[in-house]
Amino acid sequence: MSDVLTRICDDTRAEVARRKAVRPFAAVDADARAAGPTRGFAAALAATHAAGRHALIAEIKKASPSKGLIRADFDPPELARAYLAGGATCLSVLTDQPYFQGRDEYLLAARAAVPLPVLRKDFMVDPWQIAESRALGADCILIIMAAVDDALAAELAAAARDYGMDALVEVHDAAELDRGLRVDAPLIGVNNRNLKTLAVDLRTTVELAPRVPSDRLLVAESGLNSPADLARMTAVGARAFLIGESLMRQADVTAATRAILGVPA
Ligand SMILES: O=P(O)(O)OC[C@@H](O)[C@@H](O)c1c[nH]c2ccccc12
Repeated sequence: MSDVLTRICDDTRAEVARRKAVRPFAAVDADARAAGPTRGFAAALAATHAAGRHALIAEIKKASPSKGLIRADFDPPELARAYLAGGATCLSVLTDQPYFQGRDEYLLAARAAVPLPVLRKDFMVDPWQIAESRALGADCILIIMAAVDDALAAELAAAARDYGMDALVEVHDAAELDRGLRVDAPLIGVNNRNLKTLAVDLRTTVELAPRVPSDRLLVAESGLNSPADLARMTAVGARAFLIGESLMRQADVTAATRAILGVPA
């Protein structure tokens, strides 16, 4: 039986093939180039960190393969505004439909509601998707090293740069980190969740953080539930945090965001 990540990527390749058939690269590339300016995703995180505040990438996520439905009352523009009011620096929006109940429209609507830079959180397996992401307005894309080989990772990162987007290079172990550091991208994310087994362990970031050079901005991802978790990640060198579920489960998202960031209400 194949692991979760392999299944998601196989399904994504099939979905991309369907989309390409109706929208060839030249068309999506033209839309990407006609999209407005990017908002500077990595620069915003670096500026928040430099100002001495926790740099949060707040995630808009309705469901996940490990948890099923996370939030029934799901209004992306309202959530985007709640995250902004709570002190988030950037947004992450899931657009994968089969596994995360995401939609491309959620990214469009969330980004239109706030001035924050937005990560398109999806499974990038083809440079065509990078053009599509920019056409949707994305300011940053995700490159999951466990899902791509070195050549594809480099190609995805180059495409992102070409459109003025940043790339978040996601790793889960030392071998992926070594490969990820050879990709020309400003952000390295250590995912505390193993995408093959879905198990979460914050020691993943603790162990890998010392190997991330200071010219990359380290993002601690997944399983962060409390100010103490952020302190633990900061102590080992994380300069930004990607948080979804623990905020999505709260009725008052602004208050929950302020609370985890330690911002007074
Ligand atoms: O909801 P959490 O545990 O706070 O995690 C957010 C984010 O890190 C997680 O959604 C994520 C990290 N990398 C991914 C890759 C694909 C899908 C999802 C993810």
